[in-house]
Amino acid sequence: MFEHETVLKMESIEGLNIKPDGIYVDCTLGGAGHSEEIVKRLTTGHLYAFDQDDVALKHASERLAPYEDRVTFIKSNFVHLKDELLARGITQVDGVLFDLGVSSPQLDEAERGFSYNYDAPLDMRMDRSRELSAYHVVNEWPFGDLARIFFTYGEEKFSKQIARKIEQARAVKPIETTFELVELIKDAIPAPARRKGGHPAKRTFQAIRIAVNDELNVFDRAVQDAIDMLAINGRICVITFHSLEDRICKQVFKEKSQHPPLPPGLPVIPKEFEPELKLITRKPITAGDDELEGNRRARSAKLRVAEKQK
Ligand SMILES: C[S@@+](CC[C@H](N)C(=O)[O-])C[C@H]1O[C@@H](n2cnc3c(N)ncnc32)[C@H](O)[C@@H]1O
Repeated sequence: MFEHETVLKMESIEGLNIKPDGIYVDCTLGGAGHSEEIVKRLTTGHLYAFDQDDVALKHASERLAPYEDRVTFIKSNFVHLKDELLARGITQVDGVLFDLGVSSPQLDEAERGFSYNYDAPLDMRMDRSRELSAYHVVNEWPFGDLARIFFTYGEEKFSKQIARKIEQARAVKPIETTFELVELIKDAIPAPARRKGGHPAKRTFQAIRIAVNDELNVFDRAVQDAIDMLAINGRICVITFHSLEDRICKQVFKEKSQHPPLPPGLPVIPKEFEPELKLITRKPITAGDDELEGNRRARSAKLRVAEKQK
């Protein structure tokens, strides 16, 4: 069973403001929870759905089989969204959705190595045809790079101590599994700190996953390309799960929704000075109590929506 509890489902569908004849892009198909809501609302419109994970694509295409004439599945990293769409003759779209991160099945499939709760080989690749895995990062990256990613991608206070432990352990023998890594992390964090702020390996695992999948760089590039592809009045909706992703989204939306410096004394803002985007959400939308009760993952979710106006 491929079960992923879709986060902020109706809020993002409302954010996309779907037109039955519009062209939509779901950059993160996953279990197709959002995609299903999009295709249900289309008549002559079409959905282009991206995922880099074969397992997700297989299950999602089964779920969306009743709507197969309205959806095209694309196995690709969303960083290539512009090229993939242009290759299919699509030059403008009416809405783009990003629901970032990993899906619950990815986390729960022990052998994918995403979770510190299951013992598995170190992997964490969303796209298993790629070479770089958690094993390479943990066993081959220099101390300085490890400490840097644990600090910047994991916001881990004990980044250097953890990197040092890893360096010492792998000098003896390679670190093969998630549980071996968890033990090293626990050893590196002083006992009082280990008891605070959730599982001690949470931040380090997040950092390695971001590095393996180059998540922040691809999102930064893709969000700009997605905005470029939007038609006038087209909408972009982004659901993020940690502050680093949200910061990128907020920054790009902010830059593109501010008008350039205006000549002094203008009574109204001329069309050519209008910014590219209008913010639909000034503050991000978060999950309501009902959703939070049923889905722990929703706790950190933030949805931002913007509309192309120029
Ligand atoms: C949180 S899940 C999406 C869940 C989906 N919205 C639903 O309701 O079922 C994120 C999905 O996006 C995929 N993904 C993450 N980053 C990606 C990227 N850069 N390119 C393509 N797919 C990506 C993951 O493989 C995962 O299946």
